[in-house]
Parts: sequence; C-alpha cells; structure tokens
Amino acid sequence: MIDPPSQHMAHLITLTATGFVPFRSTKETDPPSSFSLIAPMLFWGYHPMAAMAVRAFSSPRRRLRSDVFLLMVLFLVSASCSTSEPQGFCAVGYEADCGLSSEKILIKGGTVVNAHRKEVADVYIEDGIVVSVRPNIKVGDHVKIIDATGKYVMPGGIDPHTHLEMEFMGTVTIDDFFTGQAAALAGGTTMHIDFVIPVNGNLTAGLESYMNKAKKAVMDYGFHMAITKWDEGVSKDMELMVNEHGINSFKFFMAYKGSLMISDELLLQGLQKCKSLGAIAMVHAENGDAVAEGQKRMIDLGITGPEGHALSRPPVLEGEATARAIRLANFVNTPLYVVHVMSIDAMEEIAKARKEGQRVIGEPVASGLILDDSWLWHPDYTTAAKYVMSPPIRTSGHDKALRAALSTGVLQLVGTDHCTFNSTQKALGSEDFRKIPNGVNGIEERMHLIWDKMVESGQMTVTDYVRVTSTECAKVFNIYPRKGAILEGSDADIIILNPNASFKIASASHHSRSDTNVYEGTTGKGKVEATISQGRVVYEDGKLKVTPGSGRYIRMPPFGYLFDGMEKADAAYFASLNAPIQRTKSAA
Ligand SMILES: NC(=O)NCCC(=O)O
Ligand SMILES: [Zn+2]
Repeated sequence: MIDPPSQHMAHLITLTATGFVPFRSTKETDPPSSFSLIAPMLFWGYHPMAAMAVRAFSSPRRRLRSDVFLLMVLFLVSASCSTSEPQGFCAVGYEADCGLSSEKILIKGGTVVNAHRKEVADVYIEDGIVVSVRPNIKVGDHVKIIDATGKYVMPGGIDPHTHLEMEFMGTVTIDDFFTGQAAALAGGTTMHIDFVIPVNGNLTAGLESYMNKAKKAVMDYGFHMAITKWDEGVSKDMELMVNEHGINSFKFFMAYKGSLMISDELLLQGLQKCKSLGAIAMVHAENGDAVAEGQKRMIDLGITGPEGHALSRPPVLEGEATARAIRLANFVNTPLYVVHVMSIDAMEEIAKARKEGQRVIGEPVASGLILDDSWLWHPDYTTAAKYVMSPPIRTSGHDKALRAALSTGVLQLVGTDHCTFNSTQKALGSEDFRKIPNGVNGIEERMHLIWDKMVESGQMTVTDYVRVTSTECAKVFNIYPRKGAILEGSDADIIILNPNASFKIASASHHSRSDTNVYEGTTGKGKVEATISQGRVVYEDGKLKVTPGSGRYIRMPPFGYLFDGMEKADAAYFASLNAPIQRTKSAA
C-alpha cells in the first residue's frame, strides 16, 4: 500500500518500505519541471513493515492522525530532497522523451505471443520501442539480457475499465494513479483506460481534474469520459474531447438513479453524437429505476445487509438495459460497448445482436468471470461487503457461462472495473446495503486469474489470451499496433510469464492500498515474473521500480475499426426507406 499524494510522500514510502535513503537528485537546483519526478526511483519490494505502515494509513480516522505525523516527517525529508511538485505530465504528442534514461534490452529464447501467432524468438528493445523480433539476435555490450527460455513473452495487459481516485458514493476509491498503476505493473498490466467523471456535468473540468490526478502516473494510460447530463455545452465539449484531447469513448450510466444515471432520451442524444464523432458509446447496463424499486423492496422486507445488494438488482434488470441499449444503438446505427457484463441475461442479448450483425462489444470483468455471489451471504459484514459491486456478482453458473462466451468470441475482452474501497469505506453501508460503496479490486490480479482460469485450464489458447487481455482493447480504442502487440515499432510494454510458476493472492502482499482483496487466498499457475513498461524493466524478482510522473497520456483517435463501413449501412438504410412518396394533392 503505497500511495503518495505527492512526490514527497513517494520519498517517505521508499524509506518506510525498504529502508533505503531516498535518491537525491543531482539537479536539485533545477526549476520545477516534470523532470524532477525522475529523481526518486522507487524500489518497491514487498516488506511486511511496509504493509503495516501502509495499512496504518488506510482508515480515514487513522489517516488523519497519521497525516500529522507524515507532515512532520515530510517536512524533514523535503529539507534534503527536491521540493518540486509534478508539473504537467508526459503527454504523447507533446514531449517525445520524458527525460527517462532508456534501456537496451534483449529478451532471449522465449515464446513470443501475439494475438495472431506465437513463435520462439528474441525481442530487442531500444528507447522504449520494440526494434526487432526474430530468432538469434546478436547484440553488443551494455544491453540487459533477460533469459526467457521456457516462458511466454507477451504484450503487457491493457485494462479497459478502471476507476482510480474516483469520487463515488460519498467517498473516493482508495487506489490512485500511483498505487493503482503500481499494482497493475506488478500484475502484468502496462496500460489502462480510466473513466473521467465530469465535475457537475462539465467535461472540461472533469478532464482537468483527472489530468491532475494522473500526474503521479507510473505507466501509460488513456481516458474514457462519462456523460452525466445533456445540453449544448456537453455536446460541444464532446467534440473538444475527441478532436483536441484524444478521448474516443463516452460512457452512459443507465443505473445509479439520482447521481450518474441518464435517461433514455439522453442516451439517444449521446449515441447520435458519438456516431457523428467516431467515438464509441459505452453503457453500464442496468435498469436504474427498477433497481431503486428493488432496493426499496428489500429494505421494506427488512433485508439491510450486503445480500440485499444482489437481491435488489437481479440479472433480468441487466438483461433489460443491455437489450434496450443495443436496440437504441441499432436504431442510431453506431457501435456499442457494454461494460462489465455480469450475467447470462446480458451476455445472451449481446450474442443475439452480434449474430444479427450488429457491432456490439461485450466486456466481462475478472470478478464476474471468477467469483459467485455466495460471498454476499457471508456472516461477517466486512467479508460480505467487499464483494458489493454493480451489476452484482451473480449466482454460480453465470461465471462459467461468461467464461464460455469469452472463449468462443461472444464476449471480446476482459476488464476489471478496479474500483477499490477499504473495509472502513465499505463500513459506510453496515446498516443499509444501499450505502456500501460499489466496487472491487482486480487491476493486479486480472492477468494471473485469466491465465489460470482460461489458459491453464485448457479453455483458451495462448494467442486468444493475448487477444482478450491486450490486443482487442488496443484495436477497439484505436491504438493498435502501438499497443497490444510485440511487433517492430510497437511500444515495449511486455510481460514475461512463467507457466510453471505459481501465484498466490493476499491482501498482505498485494500492492493496492486496500486492506482487503476479493481474491484473498486464491492460488493458481502462471506467474508474471517480469514487466517491461516503456522499454524499462519495472517489475522483476518480486520488486517494483517505478517512477512517479513517467506515465504517459495516450491519445486515442476516433473512427477506429468498429466504424469501418458504417456509412454503407447508413446508405443502405436510407435507400430502403422508399420515401418520401410524391403525392398529388387531392381536390377535396
Ligand atoms: N462497478 C462498480 O460497482 N463500481 C464502479 C462504477 C461502475 O462502473 O459502475
Ligand atoms: Zn459501471
């Protein structure tokens, strides 16, 4: 658990976690700039003391007390370190080089896997880019050699669905762009796409706020944007987001009545706007009005615990909203992306639409593929509450059906919806399940869980694993083959996975700031042993080496492959109308 809200805190965590003296910049007199972020290279191996220290700052009350202590320590630490705050961020298109030293790396003898093929080959990396992929590459001195014999060399995972430092249900998700991304890297994910939540409906203010949050980023990231209200300003701002700010997807919440939920009328406006901009419309598909009724029903029945969450929003409400969104997208003739598909009901609506030729993407998440809802009935509140997310984790059987749909191409890519709250935050709903902050962890666990459950079990090929964890996301959001592939010219975001090693998940050793983990105690085969991000080894031998501020904002251009040929379908539609009919005016 590490999350410095500032560079100063990063120094402190380095001290606490490893006992190292913080790296002291030789450029202390330089003016504040993003370069100052490069100084503290955080060597972050797991250490029980670090875990204790981090956990000690988890609960809001303890945090307040410890913040005073931290401020004192920070004052002392900052006296000997650069005091510069991060300025700006490494944005693709603005700065070619963020000033980080590049590494030359040769990964030797592994099985290199892309979504389209696997081959035994070497991979040579220079300046953050894959330079060559072929057998027997010879290199000179000063090249770091990594022996990957017997291991898989794959594109780093891309998580299409995260919520870092999100204000939600009266609190803020506990992982921010530092801890959340560090956790991601430790688990083999090298890029994620987070959701910008507008400020009072204002998109520009929302983006500014998230750009600030992301200043401490340690890996590449992109943004989707939520749409929570509709007027001329929002419509114009959507144009700005796409054409100026590199956002090519907008999310519409059909649930969370009274906060994020939008009406069908707004959804329709939004779908039309997305189509005109070449942006992907995404939906959280649950019938929010019916959920509110279901919640009232449970409370009237005296069901106030976490089980009430699942009982109040059954699969039929997810299926209904999914079907509605699909039909509206069909009416508009624009692609639709359904986030966190949690039930057979929703999955079957997607299957039906795809069979009929509609461009619908279905994203299951790790929790829905792996877990079942029996946890919500656990007698211990803290245990039960950590499984509360929306749509809910379903009864046993939905998970298996979703895995089958993923392996057969009915669903296309896997996210996490990493939206983590610690047990103190989850306790906000101890008297009323409606107040339990919705969300579970997953950003660190996804790559391991999907490997073990899908590949190790024999249900999915290794190439399909790469497709669902990385390549398809890069393609849908139009950043392939820069991301999602190990090809000459691709970004060197790479993992090395040992299929014979094992993993064990535990809150005591994970890198999230949370004190709980919904996969607590889970073991499996297939271990990410090294993560390379932007051409630098950031995770190796169980240790993280991350640099706050080194994460780059990845712009995602509009009109990705899902829009190819859409205009022909539009033309066919107009031709089919057989209208208007020329009528003569009747004499009467
Ligand atoms: N899924 C969830 O429970 N929390 C995050 C917000 C959302 O994606 O609905
Ligand atoms: Zn959602």
